[in-house]
Order: sequence, then C-alpha cells, then structure tokens
Amino acid sequence: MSIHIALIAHDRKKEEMVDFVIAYEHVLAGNQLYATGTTGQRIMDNTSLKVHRFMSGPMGGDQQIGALIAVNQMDLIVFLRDPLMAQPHEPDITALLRLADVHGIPVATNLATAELLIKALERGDFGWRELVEKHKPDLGPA
Ligand SMILES: O=C(CO)COP(=O)(O)O
Repeated sequence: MSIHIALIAHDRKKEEMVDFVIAYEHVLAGNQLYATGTTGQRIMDNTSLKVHRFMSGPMGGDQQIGALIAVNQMDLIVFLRDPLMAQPHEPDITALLRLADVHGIPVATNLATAELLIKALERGDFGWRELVEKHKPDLGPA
C-alpha cells in the first residue's frame, strides 16, 4: 500500500533525517513523499527519492503540511524537531502537531520513534488504524 508521508527536520536534525532516509530508502520509495523546503532538498540530494517540497518551515511549510492533514491526505509524519532551540515559527509547529492529534495521524518527533514507525510500515502493519478510526471525533463536513 502506498501512503502519504511527510518528512520534516529542523536544522540541527537534518543530518539525522538524511541518515534515516538513506537507511530506509527502500521502505520510503513507492510512497508519496512530502517535505518542507530545505529538508526535502537535502533528502533529494542524498537519495534517489522523489519528494514533493513545500515552503520552508518558517515560511509556511508546516502549515501547508497541516492543511493536507486537515483534508485527510497525510498518513504518517516524521518530524525531527530540535528540542534545544526555539523556532520563530513555533505556533505553526504546534498547529501541525495538534492537527495530527485531531486526525489520529502517527507522528514521530525523534529518531527512535521514526524507526519504530518505519519498521511497522515495512511490515505492512496498519492494524492500529481500526482503534483510531473508532475513536475519531466527529469532524463535520469532509
Ligand atoms: O522549519 C521546519 C519545520 O518546522 C523545517 O523547514 P525546512 O525543511 O525548510 O528547514
């Protein structure tokens, strides 16, 4: 199954993201990949993956990915956040993570969780979706 995956990394986490996408290129390939601007560029520079790039995070990229979550077009997010540095667009980051929680989208915010998610994806493990679906809030018109 091909799913929609967003890949986002703050500056001091971009090396981690590059290592991650190189290690799991075989799993990521075949899915629809999205990224904020600079992260997407780094991924394409270092792999043969094709990534749809949005704006850079501070310029609205997090919001663009949030908009895809809102219309049910995002299935999994790897967002390697920098927990040790304040970001000028912190409200956008919070909004993205909030929307992921509203819509029950799995988000990895560190490398360890990212590996767990990608390994589940590799196994084709989507059983978790049943319970998420059962407890989804009534979101009104689609
Ligand atoms: O700031 C970001 C996410 O909040 C990432 O943006 P870039 O990928 O453009 O660096």
